[in-house]
Amino acid sequence: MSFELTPRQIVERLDQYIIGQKDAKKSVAVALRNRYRRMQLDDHLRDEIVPKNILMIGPTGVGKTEIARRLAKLVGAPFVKVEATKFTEVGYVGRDVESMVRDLTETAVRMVKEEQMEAVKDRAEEQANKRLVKLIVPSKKKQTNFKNPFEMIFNQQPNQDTQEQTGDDEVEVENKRKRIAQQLAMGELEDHMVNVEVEEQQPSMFDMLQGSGMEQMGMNMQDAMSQFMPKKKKKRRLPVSEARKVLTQEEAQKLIDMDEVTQKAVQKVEQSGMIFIDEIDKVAAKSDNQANVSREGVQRDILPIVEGSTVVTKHGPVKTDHILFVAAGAFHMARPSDLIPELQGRFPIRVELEKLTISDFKRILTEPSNALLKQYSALLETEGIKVEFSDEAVTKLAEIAFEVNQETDNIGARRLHTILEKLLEDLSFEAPDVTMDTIKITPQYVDEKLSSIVKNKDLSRFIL
Ligand SMILES: Nc1ncnc2c1ncn2[C@@H]1O[C@H](COP(=O)(O)OP(=O)(O)OP(=O)(O)O)[C@@H](O)[C@H]1O
Repeated sequence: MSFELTPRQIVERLDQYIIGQKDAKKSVAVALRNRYRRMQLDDHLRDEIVPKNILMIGPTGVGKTEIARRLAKLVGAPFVKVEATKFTEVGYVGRDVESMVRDLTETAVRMVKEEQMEAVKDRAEEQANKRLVKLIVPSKKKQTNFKNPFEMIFNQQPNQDTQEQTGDDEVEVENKRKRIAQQLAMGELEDHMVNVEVEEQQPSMFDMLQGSGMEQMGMNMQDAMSQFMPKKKKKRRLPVSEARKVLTQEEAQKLIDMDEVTQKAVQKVEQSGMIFIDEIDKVAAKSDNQANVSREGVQRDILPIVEGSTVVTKHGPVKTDHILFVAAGAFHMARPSDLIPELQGRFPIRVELEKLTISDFKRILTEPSNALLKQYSALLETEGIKVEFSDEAVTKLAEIAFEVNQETDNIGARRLHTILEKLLEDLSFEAPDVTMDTIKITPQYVDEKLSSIVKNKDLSRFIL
């Protein structure tokens, strides 16, 4: 796996998505490499080495989450983000902090399941096609006397006058099925409608109770209830192309071993899981008043998870000892030294992220593989419109984003999203009716769409 990437290679990969923030990229790259180094050791020493967690310090919207999320994606590690402040809310019960580990496990299960479903996809599709054939040509007992195969496709209702299946009938059905199988394989029946039974997705008790501080209870109840609740099935009439997807999904589900999935997922969480705790600065404060006592309480609750403990999840116990934690905050009011000492000790790697400049904004708009301008251009291209941004126009957009950040709230690169949305609002609306094939976005165009809003502070506070 890409675990073997060297720190330099990791930084290079991150460079494809995140502009600047060299130090932060370096730190996460080293933390990741250390995991790989640890894996090379013998069991005894391996268990002794705990991951060195990272504290990212920097204003909002400068790429803290993005760096961590990309890193996780790079190596296929399960990742979740939580806001530390969530745990100070009214109704908060101590146990809630463990939900971050449960969520991470849930994410890992989904990842492993998707991987395995992908691995059996071809076999599952084969099975699905076999089922489709049977749906189109049911066995004689259920079948009307059709004159031709197409009549059969449209009329699948069981007939009262069914006859007992004889040897001859069997041969006939088999022959029809063979023909249909060939037609299916050649993609000739994609639009024909078939009736399929699909399992209905119902929100579980667990889902309903999530976020209300009762996860643990919900979890136990769901497990208990699921043993008694029959799975609801619903008949749906779908074209073959859609029915195949539903059936393939069902068949893939049958082919994978969920016990193995869970086991692998738990292992993944324990060995490579990453938890991003945002707004950690908001729970850092000296305990001199009531509110601060509650904040310190949150730190005390988080501590055992970061230090290494076992959390009970729906998928079994999960050890948190080697999960990598990245905590982040602006630290405008509090300082990292305002965190409780034990927690400070668990986040020995500190990195400061830089404020973004106009030229960073310009690069963010254009350079990353998923750069915003590329995204918008691609979207409009689906309507047959090619949008070209002149270099001066991009500079202008970056300047406006910077200015609005200064004048109102500084939300970092997120400002670029709101500004672009406003800039292209009319064009997006009119796109289907526009006959031009190329539209040039010039500084004048930018001015025309945005300058009146930028000049009016109250207006920009609402719109940009
Ligand atoms: N340096 C950067 N390079 C490229 N894109 C960036 C950069 N910084 C921010 N962005 C973009 O801005 C958005 C917000 O960034 P991100 O979620 O990383 O913010 P953050 O620093 O974690 O702030 P917060 O703590 O408020 O979550 C993302 O869409 C991200 O892609």
